[in-house]
Amino acid sequence: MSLTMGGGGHRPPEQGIGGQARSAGTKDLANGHEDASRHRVAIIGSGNWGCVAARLVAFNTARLESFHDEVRMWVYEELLPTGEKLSDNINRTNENLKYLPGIKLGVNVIPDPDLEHAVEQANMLVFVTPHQFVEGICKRLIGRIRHNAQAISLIKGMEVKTEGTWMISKLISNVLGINCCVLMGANLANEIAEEKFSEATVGYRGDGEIAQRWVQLFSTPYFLVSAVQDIEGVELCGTLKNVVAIAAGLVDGLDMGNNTKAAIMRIGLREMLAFSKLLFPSVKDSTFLESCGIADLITTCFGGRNRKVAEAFARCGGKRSFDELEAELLQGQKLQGVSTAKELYEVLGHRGLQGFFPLFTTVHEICIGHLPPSALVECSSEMTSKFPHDEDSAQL
Ligand SMILES: NC(=O)C1=CN([C@@H]2O[C@H](COP(=O)(O)OP(=O)(O)OC[C@H]3O[C@@H](n4cnc5c(N)ncnc54)[C@H](O)[C@@H]3O)[C@@H](O)[C@H]2O)C=CC1
Ligand SMILES: O=C(CO)COP(=O)(O)O
Repeated sequence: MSLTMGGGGHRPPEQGIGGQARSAGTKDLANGHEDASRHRVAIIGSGNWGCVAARLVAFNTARLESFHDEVRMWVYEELLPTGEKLSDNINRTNENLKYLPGIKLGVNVIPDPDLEHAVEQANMLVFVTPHQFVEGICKRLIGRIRHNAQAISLIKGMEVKTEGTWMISKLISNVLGINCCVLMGANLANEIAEEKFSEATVGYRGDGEIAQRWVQLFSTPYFLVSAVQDIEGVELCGTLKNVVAIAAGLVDGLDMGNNTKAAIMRIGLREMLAFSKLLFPSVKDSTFLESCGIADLITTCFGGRNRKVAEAFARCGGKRSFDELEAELLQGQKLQGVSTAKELYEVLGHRGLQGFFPLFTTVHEICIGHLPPSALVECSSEMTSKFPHDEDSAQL
């Protein structure tokens, strides 16, 4: 496979003067008309990855005939230290100073603090918020979206409820009554913002045509997207690797070195695979070899935010909480691994299977302060020996 960028990456259209002129982008202005048959995209979220996703999509909607240029991006409103509203600042500067400073989003990205207004014309909805907010957002959108809307979730996380485990795509689908694909991968947002080559995986069930439309919407010369018919496998890979990344960060904070980290990642990968098949026996092994699987695990365990905060947690011997360190180190960005570890603990507890998932279980107990960070490596040898062999894990 070649990593050639096909011409050195893209530059989004330059910023329009004063912001207001940005109601239609370059292609539509050049054509002098708006075609109602074109797909319209809204981005629900404007954090670190949300802004990069908007930028990728805006590059394509500005050049592809089948899409309307304009990309509405819902902004959860907040005030900057200057007192200016974040959405006004994005509109004025074409950058998100708080979550993605220094990167122009493209003149056809239109920030909108009104959620219902942001989605009202769109038939392609991209969900990309921290997972803890998505259910509330979906409830606000009931009856407010187009009847033919399709969704995709870029959100890595899950919800555990009394009636069972909910992947985020299922939650979106069920609350809004629409089809929802997923896009996951080795995608540290800041690197993609700088147009460094990355791959991603769209997971879908059923209609491959819709999946291909999502692939087309996100693909650029430096962002290579492929689709696999295993939505649960893709989404679980993206969700579960955050817990392994917490473990990797703890290893870094304990200065245990690369071999220990590799061992933890290997054990984590096995637990990811076993847990995925426990929930969805249809999950394919091959999905773990896509960008959403092994590649995302590697990049997050070396360069992600979960890793970073977990390292700081171990360095202070667990004396400061994850919440406190998250606020200090991430300045408003959110971790997903700590809450996912809690959710896994609950699911495994209900099934009496915690003992078969020592890494997932230990990570949660460390995060809540029941075990010290060093417990991770103290029980590593136990993790290696305890883990069921393939034949046994199929029986879990
Ligand atoms: N940042 C990254 O490199 C990547 C992130 N992801 C996933 O994408 C999802 C979104 O992540 P990011 O865009 O990075 O978000 P982020 O970590 O930058 O989170 C901050 C966002 O949450 C919003 N927010 C804060 N309180 C809120 C509330 N009460 N209601 C709604 N929104 C609120 C903020 O306004 C901001 O837009 C997560 O599931 C993450 O795991 C996936 C791949 C890469
Ligand atoms: O999912 C990610 C990269 O693909 C980002 O991981 P973090 O949230 O740990 O930064």
